[in-house]
Amino acid sequence: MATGISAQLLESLTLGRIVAAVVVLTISSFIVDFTWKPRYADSLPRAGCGRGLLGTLQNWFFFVTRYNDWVAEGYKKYSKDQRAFVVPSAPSRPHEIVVPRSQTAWMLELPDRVLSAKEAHQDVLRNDYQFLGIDDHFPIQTIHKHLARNITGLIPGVQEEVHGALDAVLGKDTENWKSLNLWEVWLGIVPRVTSRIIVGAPLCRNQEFLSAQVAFADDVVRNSILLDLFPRVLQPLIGPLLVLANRWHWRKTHLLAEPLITQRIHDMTSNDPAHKDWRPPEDMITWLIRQAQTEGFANQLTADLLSKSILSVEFAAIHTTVLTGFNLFLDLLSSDPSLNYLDTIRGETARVFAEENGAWSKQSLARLTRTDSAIKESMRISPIARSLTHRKVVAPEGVTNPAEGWHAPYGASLMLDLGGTHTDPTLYEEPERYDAWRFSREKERYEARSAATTAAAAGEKGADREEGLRIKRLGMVTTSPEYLPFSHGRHACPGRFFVAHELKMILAYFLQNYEVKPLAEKPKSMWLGVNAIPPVQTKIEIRRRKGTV
Ligand code: HEM
Repeated sequence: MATGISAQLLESLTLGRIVAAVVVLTISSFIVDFTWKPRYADSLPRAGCGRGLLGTLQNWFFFVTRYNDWVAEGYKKYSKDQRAFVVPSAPSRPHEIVVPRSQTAWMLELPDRVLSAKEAHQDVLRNDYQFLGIDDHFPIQTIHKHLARNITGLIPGVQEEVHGALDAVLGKDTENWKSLNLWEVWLGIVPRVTSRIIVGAPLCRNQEFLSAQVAFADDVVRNSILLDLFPRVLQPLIGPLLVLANRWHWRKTHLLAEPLITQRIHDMTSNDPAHKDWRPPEDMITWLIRQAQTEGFANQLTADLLSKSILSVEFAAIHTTVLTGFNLFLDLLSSDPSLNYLDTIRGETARVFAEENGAWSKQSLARLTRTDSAIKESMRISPIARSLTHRKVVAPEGVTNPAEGWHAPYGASLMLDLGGTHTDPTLYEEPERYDAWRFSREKERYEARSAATTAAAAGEKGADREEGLRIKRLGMVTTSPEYLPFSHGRHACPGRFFVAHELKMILAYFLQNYEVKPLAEKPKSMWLGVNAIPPVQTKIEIRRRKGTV
């Protein structure tokens, strides 16, 4: 009997019926999704293809290719007049309210229980599936609290890793020019250098470990793009399947890092008198254990929890830095050679490096004014995404904007438009031009002026101190409503101080030890939804400088 019913069911399962069932399920899931999404006030102007059923379908269809243009048009039409507007999102996500620059402080100063960065990241990355069940509050707080304050002590190790990584990736052949894929070059450098501050040496040089970190980061990016295409109601079915890859790469990481982590937990938490005067190495593993001690759950620490936490930090660090370094090289190599950008940076880094007897320090890296400006300018003009600042309304009553009076209900999404801000001619002269010294010019003028003037009147000194502070804030790690690659406010990237040191050391070592041929023109990135996809096929030609090996 049962066999008869099964046979009948199987017979009735034609390909046409299966396709029809999938289509009906998908459409009804999108309809359910649609009813869950927050609704925005009619007074808010809209970018995109319009509203209604047809407009919504067009917005979903064109989101991938036209999102960047929609936000750019909205910026010109509304943000310039300090008005908010709504831009369509991926089908499974709520539309976003693009908040004008004048309202940045309002948006970023609201408490996390009203506007949440964590929930916004969760919406984009689906952390609940992708980070295998850990609460990312723990690693994020750890980085906020421990990374910047330990930078001074980390620099010698990072320098050693930068030099080793560049030698390994670029080679030491002083005779022949080599053609290398630029993306692969940065992928060969950044994970190793980043892992130095996370797990220390020698694990940071273990190729199997590094491949697992990169693969995990790739998994997170790929899965979040795929999950975006499915309605929310189907994600609990699809999410666990997609993250099998994440689980596999975590397992590989775990197997390699577990002995180190277990030993460190033991050494730092046991009362063994042998460890009384012992100081653990300063790296992410140590900081995670300290953070757990501060938060009072050190006795629940496991190698599982720490290896997953490590992966979430590697994710935050790897692709962001690889993309930034990759774009920096494109900007520098495609600039007019007569501007001498490369030689100038080479001269500046070589001078300071020699003054410091070949050992970088926090102070000496801070003296690389033009190098800092060249990196900062590249992050201005070559962003890795249209927006990097998103917040989700989590207050049940929603939130009302005091300047324009619009209301964003629970679940609404708010963002700042990095792309529009960075190319606004009222903020940046000739905004489409890569002007490597854009941010150092003023500092150099100020320093020349300060050197020329003697200690003048006391009143002037006060004013000068203020000016000095303003000039200091022109550096690449200072965020503002006008400069957003690291976002702004209390959730601004806590890894940026490390990144600044890392990129300067990489650029210094590269230019002092390698010749590189310029690029005829800058290869273009392609916009896919909110992300700028880099031209990963780009090749560069390099040769080791004679006398450097
Ligand atoms: C050039 C490289 C990097 C860029 C462009 C970048 C950019 C960003 C941005 C835009 C945010 C979002 C802030 C917000 O939501 O307001 C962020 C958050 C974060 N980044 Fe970075 N990042 C970089 C490298 C790193 C590195 C190297 C680390 C760690 C070693 C790191 C750790 C974090 C963490 C933990 C957060 C979460 C902060 C929070 O939610 O409070 N980042 N980053």
